[in-house]
Amino acid sequence: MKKVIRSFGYAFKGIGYAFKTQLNFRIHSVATLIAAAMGFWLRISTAEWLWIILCIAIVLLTELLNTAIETLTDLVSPQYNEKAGHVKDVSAAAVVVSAVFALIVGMMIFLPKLCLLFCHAA
Ligand SMILES: Nc1ncnc2c1ncn2[C@@H]1O[C@H](COP(=O)(O)OP(=O)(O)OP(=O)(O)O)[C@@H](O)[C@H]1O
Repeated sequence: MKKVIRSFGYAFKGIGYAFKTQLNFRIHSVATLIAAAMGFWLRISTAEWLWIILCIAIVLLTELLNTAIETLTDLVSPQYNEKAGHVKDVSAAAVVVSAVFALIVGMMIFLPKLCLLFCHAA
């Protein structure tokens, strides 16, 4: 049991490291809070919550993996190396793909509800 608790500690240390060192991770954390707040505010359905939670998980996961890959690349190739550059570029591309996916899903869920709300108010 102690080992499991220690593993969680390491995982939280990793999240802390990503949060401290990566501006993008902080931006995506704020976006997560905004999406969750909008979900409660606009009373989205259970199915919609599942999509939003999936998006949050995918974006934060890719951001964490990107941080790990970047850190490892800096460790094994501190000098300029074309392949190291490709590794970082591909890893960054994975984050962009997940963020675009999340943006599209977020727009499909929130935009019609926001439109309905503000069209009614106007
Ligand atoms: N060792 C290297 N060799 C070749 N190209 C590199 C190397 N390190 C970085 N690059 C290039 O510079 C780009 C930016 O690298 P950098 O490590 O600054 O990534 P970043 O996404 O800006 O990281 P951070 O979020 O930590 O600022 C990479 O995507 C890659 O194209």
